[in-house]
Amino acid sequence: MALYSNAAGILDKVEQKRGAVKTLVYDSKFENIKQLFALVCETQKYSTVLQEIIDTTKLIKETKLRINLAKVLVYDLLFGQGLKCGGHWKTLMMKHRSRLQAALARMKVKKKVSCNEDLLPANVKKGDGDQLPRYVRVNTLKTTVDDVIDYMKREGFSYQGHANGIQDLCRLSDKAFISDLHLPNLLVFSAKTDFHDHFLYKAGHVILQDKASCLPAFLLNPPAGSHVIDACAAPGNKTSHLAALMSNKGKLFAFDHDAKRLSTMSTLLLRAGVTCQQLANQDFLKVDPQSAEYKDVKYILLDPSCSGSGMVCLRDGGSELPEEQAQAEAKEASRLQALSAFQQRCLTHALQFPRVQRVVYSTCSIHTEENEQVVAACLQQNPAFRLVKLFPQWPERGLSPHTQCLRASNTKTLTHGFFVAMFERQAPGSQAMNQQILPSPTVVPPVGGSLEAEEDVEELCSPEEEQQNSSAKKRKRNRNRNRKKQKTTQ
Ligand SMILES: C[S@@+](CC[C@H](N)C(=O)[O-])C[C@H]1O[C@@H](n2cnc3c(N)ncnc32)[C@H](O)[C@@H]1O
Repeated sequence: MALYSNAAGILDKVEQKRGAVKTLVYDSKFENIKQLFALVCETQKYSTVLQEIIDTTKLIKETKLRINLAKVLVYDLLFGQGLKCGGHWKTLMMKHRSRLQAALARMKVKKKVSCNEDLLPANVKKGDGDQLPRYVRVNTLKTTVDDVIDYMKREGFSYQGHANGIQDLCRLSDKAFISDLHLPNLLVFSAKTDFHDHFLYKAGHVILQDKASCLPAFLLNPPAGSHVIDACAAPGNKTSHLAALMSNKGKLFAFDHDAKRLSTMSTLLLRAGVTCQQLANQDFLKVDPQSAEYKDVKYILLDPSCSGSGMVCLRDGGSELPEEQAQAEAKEASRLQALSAFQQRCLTHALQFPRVQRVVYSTCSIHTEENEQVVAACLQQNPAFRLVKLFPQWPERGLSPHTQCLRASNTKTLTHGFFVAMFERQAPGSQAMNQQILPSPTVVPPVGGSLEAEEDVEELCSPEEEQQNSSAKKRKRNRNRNRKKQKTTQ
């Protein structure tokens, strides 16, 4: 019973932008996290369908249920487990079952579909987000890949060696696992494998992190002993990855303005054996680049708040009514512009650190406003920097002309939707030439990956309500200018 009220409470908080689904689910301390997460995600996915059924049956008027509780209960009754978690909600809902079932049947007839999934709006991903492979990053601060492989084999898993192609990642049977074809220290299991209660996870030997989210630290690749900033760091998956790449040597300044997320991060970093960090509960935009403390910072990872539109389970359905759809689209457009303005400010701020050589910018968004457009605007404002051509063998690129950047998606890379760009300071007077980071098709780290050598807790957060500070006209002008500039530097 607590399942339903917990799920509804989480949906309320998501709507109030009080956190991301996964964070809220974990924070709920509910005994069966996986079950709760699945119910919240599925209810979100069917939200518009559920709303229509609730409206046509006048369920709220008759039951006085809160809308999100009604959605959760109707979802579980019609599409889920049939309210097997029961209690008084089941008694209440059973009185309305036949009307709800009839409304669903009418909806299917009207839309000429036979299967529930076909009722979903076109922009909602069919299937389950959990169908992506389960990626497990080995935390080299605590163990080695070989030791993890041996441990898993002793538990009855069968190791398949290195993947040769993306298709190998989706063909894994229940107990099979494989080494990833692109990233080192990354093992891939079947979608159904759950490690949240596994010893290796609880002891910080492995980190459950989507493959795309491993890209920023891997590509930045700061050497041991370097000074690095993780600008928007909580809950710290990328911070612990950076620390592992630095072998815990050097200084890792990690900022986050959210005290609660930072405290979660502190616990996770302790568990992961990270010791080179200096955490600060601070707005990154207020960190002074001229401070003596940061004079040796050469690497910055910036993974700011974003819409989270790349996260499979968060893709929302559109409204069925044209006027509601238009309203929702306008709201979404202004939210994206606000986020984009905030992201540009953060990126430009990162580029102000006097000795910074490389800045990696990433989002788990699929929107160009938060990705290529941010990159274009920052390149224009910061001519001392250019884009580095990343990982040529990666199958999905940034949208033209920003093909130096990477994109990721559940179709092409079997990951959540993601974007990564890397900025590099140009030598004074140098020609703008693309430099390449070339990890081998197997798992060798980037060539020249360090400047010295010459080079579900979940990371998603609630989007910032940042003020939009530039007009659409100015943005368009900037975009056009930047396109021209990009053409000349390619
Ligand atoms: C996408 S999450 C970062 C995920 C993290 N990089 C990871 O891999 O675990 C964005 C984070 O930025 C933080 N944030 C947003 N605006 C910020 C600001 N102005 N200064 C510092 N942190 C900020 C949010 O609190 C949130 O924790």
